[in-house]
Amino acid sequence: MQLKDRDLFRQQAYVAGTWMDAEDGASDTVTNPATGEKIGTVPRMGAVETRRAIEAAGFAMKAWAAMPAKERAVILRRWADMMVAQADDIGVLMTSEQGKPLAEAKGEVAYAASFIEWFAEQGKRVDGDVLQSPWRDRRLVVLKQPVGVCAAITPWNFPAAMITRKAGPALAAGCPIVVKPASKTPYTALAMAVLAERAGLPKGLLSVVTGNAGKIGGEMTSNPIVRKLTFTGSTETGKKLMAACAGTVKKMSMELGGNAPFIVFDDADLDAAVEGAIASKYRNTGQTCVCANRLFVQDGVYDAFAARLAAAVARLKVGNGLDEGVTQGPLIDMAALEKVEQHVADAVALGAKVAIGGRRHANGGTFYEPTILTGVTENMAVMREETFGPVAPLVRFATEADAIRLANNTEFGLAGYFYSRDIGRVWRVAEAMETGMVGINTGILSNEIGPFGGVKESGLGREGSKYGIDEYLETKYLCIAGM
Ligand SMILES: NC(=O)C1=CN([C@@H]2O[C@H](COP(=O)(O)OP(=O)(O)OC[C@H]3O[C@@H](n4cnc5c(N)ncnc54)[C@H](OP(=O)(O)O)[C@@H]3O)[C@@H](O)[C@H]2O)C=CC1
Ligand SMILES: O=C(O)CCCC(=O)O
Repeated sequence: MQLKDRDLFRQQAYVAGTWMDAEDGASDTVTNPATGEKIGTVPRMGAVETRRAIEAAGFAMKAWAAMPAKERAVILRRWADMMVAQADDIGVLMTSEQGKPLAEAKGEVAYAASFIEWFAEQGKRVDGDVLQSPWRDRRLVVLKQPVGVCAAITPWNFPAAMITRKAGPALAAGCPIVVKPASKTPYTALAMAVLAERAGLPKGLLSVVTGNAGKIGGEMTSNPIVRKLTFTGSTETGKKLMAACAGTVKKMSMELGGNAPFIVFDDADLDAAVEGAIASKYRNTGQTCVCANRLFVQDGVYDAFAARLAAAVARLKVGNGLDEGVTQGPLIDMAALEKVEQHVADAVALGAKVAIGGRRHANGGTFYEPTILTGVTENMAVMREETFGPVAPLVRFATEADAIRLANNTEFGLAGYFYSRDIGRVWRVAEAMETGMVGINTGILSNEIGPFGGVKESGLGREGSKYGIDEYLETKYLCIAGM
């Protein structure tokens, strides 16, 4: 890896303000999904190291929570600025371990920094309240206080932004945070910890514990010092974590799987819809929880949309994300590749047609050709499960009511998208969609200002935005008598 600042590449974890190996010296290997080559190792830590991080966080919290938000913001802002300044190197680290094209990786670093910058400011606006009292001699006051020590478990598809979207509001609200990054992408997380340290974040407020998910997660969910667990990942793992947190009744935020509908109505601007579908479906090689998973296209424009989408997909360039011009990196691992293959095989066996792609890419490894399936019907696995790969299944529909029924026919409810130029339809469909977020005439909706999160089995709580900091605050009511 060509880094200008080699110090950003750390093969030790950052626990309680110290860079360290696992107690027992165990380590895990991290590989580059584009080449299969070993990048390095990280400590395989477990409950003992996690407990150390949690206890240090509990100790560090006192002074941090007492510090004026304005002073916390200075440190956080410095951290965000350092991320932006080091976007080239963090981008290279991220592409090497995650596979996404370098331009996307650098874009994610800026996106990640934006959450720190935003919440540094939002922290200054955490205000309490004085309520109208029903009694002459008492005053009713509301305080907003930091929830306490937070723990975060994050996925490999956004190795930087899913950490800062949690660490930003936690730290701004006055809480320390212990992070377990995904085992496949620890180096981005550790590089950000290097920058947090350089920015002057006091020891113990941020730990990055690498290693055994079950053991680290087990300690995070059972340790009573942890008052809040925040998770992004699969619905299956999220449910297990929710059950595990019940024992100590922790506050929780869950950002789980999606099955995003993407609807193109007859009255859509087709060029815009194709552009949006490419952005939404093929971003990060289809590996985002808000990626369009099911594309519903109305009868009148189905054939034209399919043809234009296929022409745009043919222009995508698959390869190593570090190579110039590449827009589609590899899938994260063999299991992900096999899941995509199974979804395509199942659809074809049930009558779908491959319009383009539909097989492993000639590069080998975990590369898969950007794919479009036509003639897709509701009984296929691509309709029910999150494919998490570069496959666009196109379903034909007749009426607006059909589109809404099809879109909502899932237990998930994260993002949904639709294209229409009829203002009445825009309101009707937006209100009818059972999702936490709706992109209207756009395939991209993520930023630090909009509230990100889902309904149904896609999760609990909102990240980013002016609402996101509430997830890290408790409301305390004071009833003051003797006036
Ligand atoms: N909502 C989203 O953004 C994401 C959705 N997914 C979906 O999930 C599928 C599987 O991906 P996968 O990476 O396995 O997702 P997981 O939900 O298993 O992984 C996400 C994070 O949870 C950790 N984890 C896994 N099991 C446990 C556990 N028992 N206790 C504590 N932490 C745990 C992982 O650790 P470790 O890396 O060490 O295993 C990782 O840090 C994908 O194909 C996709 O459909 C995946 C990632 C993100
Ligand atoms: O896929 C995810 O894990 C959510 C991040 C995507 C985004 O912020 O747009």
